[in-house]
Amino acid sequence: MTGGPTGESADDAEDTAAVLDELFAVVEDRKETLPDESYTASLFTHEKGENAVLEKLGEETTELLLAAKDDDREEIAHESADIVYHLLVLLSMKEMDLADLRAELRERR
Ligand SMILES: N=c1c2ncn([C@@H]3O[C@H](COP(=O)(O)OP(=O)(O)OP(=O)(O)O)[C@@H](O)[C@H]3O)c2ncn1[C@@H]1O[C@H](COP(=O)(O)O)[C@@H](O)[C@H]1O
Repeated sequence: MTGGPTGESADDAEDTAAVLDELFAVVEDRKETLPDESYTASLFTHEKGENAVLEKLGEETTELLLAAKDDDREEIAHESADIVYHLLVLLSMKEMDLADLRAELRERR
């Protein structure tokens, strides 16, 4: 375990990557199998599902800014997670995936 520039260990970084990969795989699975009770599936099937995702991203970004202003770390984590989830749904809606995000981030290093 080596400490990275963010103070995260290599194990933590791998764990974060695994969590994102797993969540994206779940999103892709819901898109394909469309289970009735799935919130994710409802975003793919509803006529205005994409609008709903975009609205959520807007709302959650505002909530994140307010949480940051209030130094509310729990709320910052909660809103960040909501944003990441809806961002992954949006990538999937656009037939994109985490490789696109990785490529863009790597180019900036
Ligand atoms: N990560 C999420 C996730 N984040 C948010 N949401 C849903 O998004 C909807 C709207 O989120 P909101 O932030 O508005 O809801 P909220 O947290 O009550 O509102 P605020 O506190 O932010 O104001 C809610 O119904 C949440 O349940 C999510 N729904 C699903 N997932 C993941 O997707 C998986 C599959 O879920 P289903 O598609 O429902 O099977 C789950 O196991 C989770 O891992």
